[in-house]
Amino acid sequence: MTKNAVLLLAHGSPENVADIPEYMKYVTGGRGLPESVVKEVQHRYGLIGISPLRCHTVGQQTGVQRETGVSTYIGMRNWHPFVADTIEQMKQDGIEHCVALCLAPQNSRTSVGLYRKALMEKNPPFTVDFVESWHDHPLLIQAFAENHRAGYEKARAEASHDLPRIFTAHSVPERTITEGDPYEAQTRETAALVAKGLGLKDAVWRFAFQSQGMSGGTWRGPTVESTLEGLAKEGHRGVFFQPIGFVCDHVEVLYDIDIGFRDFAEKLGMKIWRAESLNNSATFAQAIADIVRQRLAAQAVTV
Ligand SMILES: C=CC1=C(C)c2cc3[nH]c(cc4nc(cc5[nH]c(cc1n2)c(C)c5CCC(=O)O)C(CCC(=O)O)=C4C)c(C)c3C=C
Ligand SMILES: [Fe+2]
Ligand SMILES: [Fe+2]
Repeated sequence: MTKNAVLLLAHGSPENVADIPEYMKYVTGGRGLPESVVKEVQHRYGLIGISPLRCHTVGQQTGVQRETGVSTYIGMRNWHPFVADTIEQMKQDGIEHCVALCLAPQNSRTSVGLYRKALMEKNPPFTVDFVESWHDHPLLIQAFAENHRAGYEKARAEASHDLPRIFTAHSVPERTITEGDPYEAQTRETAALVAKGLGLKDAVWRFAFQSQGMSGGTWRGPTVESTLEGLAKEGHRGVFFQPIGFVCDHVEVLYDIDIGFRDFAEKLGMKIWRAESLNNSATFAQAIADIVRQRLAAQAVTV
């Protein structure tokens, strides 16, 4: 019988501020970034404390292994455990085939494309069934909707009135989209499916790109900032956020939304709330498990 595994590929993040300069070299493929950008990222990590990305990713690995009964590994592009080290471990464990899935449901060449490259350029000594995207999987949509509903109910009670909602995804350079990347269509589709699952009318929600890069160039909008300004002009005094491109908490949730957008909104006279990230959601682990089972069943038929 083939020795199968699941390989969860993820961004990766250091836990400590001191490791940020080295981490940024991995993020930019060795190019590095201006000192001012590195300092700003260090400042943001300092404000959130320890980044929980690795901890949540390990929790998700445990959830997928529990749901599938298949050995599950994690490999990061930009920090430990690096993809190369994980491949070595899988080799030692005698893995013959793996389903590789990125912890980024929507496909962009700036995320999934780079994770795939990090894996394939190491010539793994096992066959790889690579999942390109899973942005519309019903259980992923359900997991987002569950967290949205729970968070919105609390926010609605606190605000004592209905709130408009903003679904967000990480921005990418403008040319990534104009050159044909599927990312924008897929992020918008995830948002629309979650809104549909919640029974929301189109008028009560928006989609915006967050976390435009700090090193210049034109990045895809609409920005969250312009969307907040538009809502403030319409007379809204509160907003409910849900990031649908990230599957756990990290600096771009805990700083960009919880601190950056909170402060920006405050200046417009608005208060913000946010849905909890998927983190250890059981429905989320079941979504990945469902994809893994389908892929392994198809593999068994074709072998
Ligand atoms: C789909 C696109 C991207 C996702 C999803 C994404 C997630 C993600 N990013 C960080 C941390 C950083 N990313 C940085 C730069 C950067 N990010 C993307 C795209 C996505 N990131 C691009 C295209 C770039 C530019 C890279 C380059 O070569 O210049 C940085 C550097 C600072 C900055 O420019 O903002 C950091 C830090 C995390 C933690 C994360 C989710 C897990
Ligand atoms: Fe990024
Ligand atoms: Fe970013």
